[in-house]
Amino acid sequence: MFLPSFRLDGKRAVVTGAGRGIGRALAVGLAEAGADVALIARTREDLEETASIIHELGSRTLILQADVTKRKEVQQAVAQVQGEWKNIDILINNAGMNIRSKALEVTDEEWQTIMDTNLKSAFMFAQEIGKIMKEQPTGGRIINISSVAGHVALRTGVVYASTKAAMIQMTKVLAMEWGQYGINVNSIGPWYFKTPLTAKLLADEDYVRDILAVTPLKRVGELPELVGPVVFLSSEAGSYVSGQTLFVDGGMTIHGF
Ligand SMILES: NC(=O)C1=CN([C@@H]2O[C@H](COP(=O)(O)OP(=O)(O)OC[C@H]3O[C@@H](n4cnc5c(N)ncnc54)[C@H](O)[C@@H]3O)[C@@H](O)[C@H]2O)C=CC1
Ligand SMILES: C[C@H](O)[C@@H]1OC(=O)[C@H](O)[C@@H]1O
Repeated sequence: MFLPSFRLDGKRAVVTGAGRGIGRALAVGLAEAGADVALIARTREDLEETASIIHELGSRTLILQADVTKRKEVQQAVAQVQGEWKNIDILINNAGMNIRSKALEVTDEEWQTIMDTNLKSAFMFAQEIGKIMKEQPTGGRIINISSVAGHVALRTGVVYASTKAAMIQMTKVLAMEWGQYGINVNSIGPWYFKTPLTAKLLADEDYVRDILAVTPLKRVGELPELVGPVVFLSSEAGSYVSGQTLFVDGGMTIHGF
């Protein structure tokens, strides 16, 4: 038999930023594939909405209200998941934000907020959950949500781009260090998908025209198109993929002239 399983039945996943946008789509998609999902964000109401969608699918959830930039809150959230579920099989480092300042206008506070939310949080969750996966005979899967901005130069902010490029490199080093424990570490690099983070920009016709001009598939992505690659990397089907970044970008990162 050559077709491996894409199912996640019996798996326990943690998704950061699961209250809306890509995080909610990924959490629901993992549940549709059979996983139970621990949902992390700061706004309980958003998490409860994601959880109610997942409960209709028959999967279990844990709701963990936490600020992912704070080590103590990361540790408390992970301890709660481990206490309830023992195993953690999948970590999706999705939480992120952007302040689209031009380089000369970036303030120290903006730098710190973007770095802490996008990069430090991913590393802290990788550390806290990597410790658990290391002791599991089944290891685990870590998927970092980077961006095309970590690979090509965008006009949407140098600090954000730096965090996304760093995530790609962090993915490689963690994959190398933790492969011996059966932990696969990969990244996903999305181009534009309509979410609260990008809704304003994607409402601007001129901006969308600029996006499509460098996108071979001539459209922005639909959220299920991001869920598929993440379920692949989380499942048996992705068992020999590690240290990689899969750009889900309509071909944008290869657009030349
Ligand atoms: N939407 C897009 O077109 C693209 C998004 N991405 C990345 O995908 C990820 C998700 O983006 P979207 O869903 O579009 O954003 P979003 O703004 O819709 O959702 C971000 C999520 O992160 C959570 N979050 C932010 N700061 C947090 C904190 N300190 N503690 C806990 N939770 C926090 C928010 O509550 C929210 O649930 C981000 O890492 C973003 O950089 C990458 C490329 C394109
Ligand atoms: C594609 C980028 O990750 C995304 O686009 C935006 O406008 C956001 O600020 C991010 O840069």
